[in-house]
Amino acid sequence: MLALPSTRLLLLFGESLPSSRLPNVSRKVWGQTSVRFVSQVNPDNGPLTLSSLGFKSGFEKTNKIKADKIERLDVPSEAPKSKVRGVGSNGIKTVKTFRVKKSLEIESAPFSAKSFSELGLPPLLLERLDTAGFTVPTDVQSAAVPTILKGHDVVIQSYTGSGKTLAYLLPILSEVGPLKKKSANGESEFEKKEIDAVIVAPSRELGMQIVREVEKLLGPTDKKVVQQLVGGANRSRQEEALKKNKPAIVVGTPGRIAEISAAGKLHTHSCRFLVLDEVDELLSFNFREDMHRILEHVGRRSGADPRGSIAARRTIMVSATVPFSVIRAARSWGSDPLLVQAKKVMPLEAVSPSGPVNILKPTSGSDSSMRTQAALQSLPPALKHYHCVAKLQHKVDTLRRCVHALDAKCVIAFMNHTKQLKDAVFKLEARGMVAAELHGDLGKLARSTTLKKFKNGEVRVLVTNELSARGLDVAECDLVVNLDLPTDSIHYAHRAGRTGRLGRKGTVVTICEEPEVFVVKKLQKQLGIPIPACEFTEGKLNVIEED
Ligand SMILES: Nc1ncnc2c1ncn2[C@@H]1O[C@H](COP(=O)(O)OP(=O)(O)OP(=O)(O)O)[C@@H](O)[C@H]1O
Repeated sequence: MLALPSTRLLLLFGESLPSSRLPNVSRKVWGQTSVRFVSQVNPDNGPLTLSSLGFKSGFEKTNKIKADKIERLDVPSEAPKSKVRGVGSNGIKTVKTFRVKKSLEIESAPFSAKSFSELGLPPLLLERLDTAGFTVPTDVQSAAVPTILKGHDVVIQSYTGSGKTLAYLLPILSEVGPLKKKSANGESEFEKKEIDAVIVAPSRELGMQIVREVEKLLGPTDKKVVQQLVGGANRSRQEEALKKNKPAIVVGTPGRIAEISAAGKLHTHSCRFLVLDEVDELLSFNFREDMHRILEHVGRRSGADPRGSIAARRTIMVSATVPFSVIRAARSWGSDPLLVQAKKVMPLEAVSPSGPVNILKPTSGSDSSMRTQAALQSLPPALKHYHCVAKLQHKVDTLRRCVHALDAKCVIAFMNHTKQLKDAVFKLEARGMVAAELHGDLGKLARSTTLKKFKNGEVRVLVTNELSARGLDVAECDLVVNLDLPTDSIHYAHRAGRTGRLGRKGTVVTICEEPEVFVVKKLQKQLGIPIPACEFTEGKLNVIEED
């Protein structure tokens, strides 16, 4: 944990306060800056445990059965294929041997497929991918699509901007809606009936972005197969649309999905896919109550008592940052859940708390190569990171010089407080730089207008707060600036990931005061990346050599 501006709030809103006393916490996702921030202070100690969600851990019970089923899996290169180090609940290191019995055929996953046709997708979906301009799958898509199509529960972890959304959408669209595979008798007719897939995202903007990605593939005639259920929008209109259009896929924020479900207007008992996008955020305290309802009411959990003929749902959890708390949760929610990364699929049981996905692990671990690997897995490899020391009153001017020095065209600047954020926009505009603010205090229309202007290049600098840090996909963004420090390495990774998307170049500059430099050093250590000091002189970025 680095800077702890929200620690006091954390104590005030701690576990002892019933979440019913925080009515807006999960309902107004976008508008609850301070409260959302609180839970993010310590996500790894994750307030959301299995028991807090009312589930017993099925892991120990089923461990033997699972181990029996696992055959040849692509375990990380650090570990031999048959032996994987794990840490038992008593903290003692153990060596597990996975028995070879039933093939999961994971080794046949085309990890770097050259085209989508190698992934076992239906012809109509392949056509739509082509029309939408998607020709070559990314590594994480190559690994995830066949794995999910084989029926596995998965945790997808791969760096920001690597295409995780399509990695889970494609297998869903292969089995749900009008683009799905033909059945054994050759029929592919899509009959509107039940909701087959529920996709949950922590913010309205991210939810809408996912809806647009689905719509792109469905095409204009089948647009209504997907329905948004995000907070802030008119609820009764959403309920009417559910009744009228009978969508097969719904995408929404936890509060709104839980609300409509509790009102009996969302029937998800036979749902086949549950996706938790930005799962580490969704498992935070703010969303606890709503996530509890969703996890209980969407489909039938693998391993739960069978409800008649309803098949178990596939649970898909996704994030660039997967702390061990997520691995723990996923192990008991899923049946034989697998961790899917670019070029790697492994059983979750093989992941230890000090394993490569645990970006939150403090720097006490001795294995620096492991840390480096963790950072590389959540941060796009092409990103360049710098920090620049400036006095508080000169920060905005330093930002302006930074933008000019790098000739950045599309910049996202992160700040922690709305008032200072507005001041920064004012100062930038006064200096002739087109800037706009984006935060939860703005109305829905103002937010979407600003975002549109930023995406189409009318706004050069978008000054925003933590709520834009996750998921926001603006391909052209070439510079991210931290005008205020992020709370921890997870927040740094998600903020940084707004640039350098899908292999593009990107720069991240953290502007801090002298006494804050130690925080940057700590981030550098935790993430295993160099964040050298720099200054902006004569219209150039100059790296300062350190002893
Ligand atoms: N195979 C592909 N070919 C071309 N573009 C792609 C492909 N897959 C995804 N994209 C595009 O890449 C961009 C980033 O994808 P996406 O938002 O899914 O990344 P992500 O890994 O979920 O990022 P984050 O962790 O920040 O949410 C999107 O604009 C998406 O449309």
